[in-house]
Amino acid sequence: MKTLKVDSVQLEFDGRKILQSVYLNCTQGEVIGLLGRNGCGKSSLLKIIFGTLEANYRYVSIDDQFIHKGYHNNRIAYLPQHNYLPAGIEIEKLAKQIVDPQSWAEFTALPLFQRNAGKKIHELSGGELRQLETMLIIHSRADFILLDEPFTHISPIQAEEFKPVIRACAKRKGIIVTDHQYYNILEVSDKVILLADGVTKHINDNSELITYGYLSGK
Ligand SMILES: Nc1ncnc2c1ncn2[C@@H]1O[C@H](COP(=O)(O)OP(=O)(O)OP(=O)(O)O)[C@@H](O)[C@H]1O
Repeated sequence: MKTLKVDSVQLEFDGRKILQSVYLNCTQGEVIGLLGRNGCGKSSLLKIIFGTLEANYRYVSIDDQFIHKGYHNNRIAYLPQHNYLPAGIEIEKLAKQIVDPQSWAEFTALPLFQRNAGKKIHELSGGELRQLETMLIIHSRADFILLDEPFTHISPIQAEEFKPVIRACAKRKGIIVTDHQYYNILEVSDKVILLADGVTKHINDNSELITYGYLSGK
């Protein structure tokens, strides 16, 4: 089992400190839930791990080997917060490019794929597109998966169907997931990390989410 380590991340925008002491570990087989208020730096952190945002300082490694760009060699895959798939392409064609051949049977068995295989991306609803984007990333070749707001735009019933897929995927991959639907994050995650004031706080008891001012407690 490989371990992704993220240590000592520092990020500033225009002299404003966003991240200053960020530390987390994710081993294949684990789902790490990342929570935090709007603008605290969750998306920035995922981009830094993936390699598309330069930090002022960061140490990212897999099995203690320093990783400069997580996206090289399919080591890390990333679901961005906003839609990323090209509109005019047929879903089955796109899936063949992204999905790991070993996960093809599992992916094509998904009702979401079976209903839409012959359609083009722009023919999907916002929620269907979000689910497809997430499923493609989850079934990609990468050992580690970063998901930025996969539950946003997903109806409650579909979120329920979706959580077991994330859990099943975590049997062979490490997953870091963030979303404002914190109850889904609490349910799907093995460990929860709160990002507040630029620092990661490892949450052992959900009441700490109130103590640290993430939940109101009312
Ligand atoms: N390219 C940029 N230039 C300047 N400031 C930026 C840039 N990108 C993000 N920021 C700022 O950095 C902070 C962190 O942004 P980020 O998108 O990482 O937060 P977030 O926790 O993902 O927020 P949300 O939950 O609202 O999506 C915010 O205050 C944002 O305004």
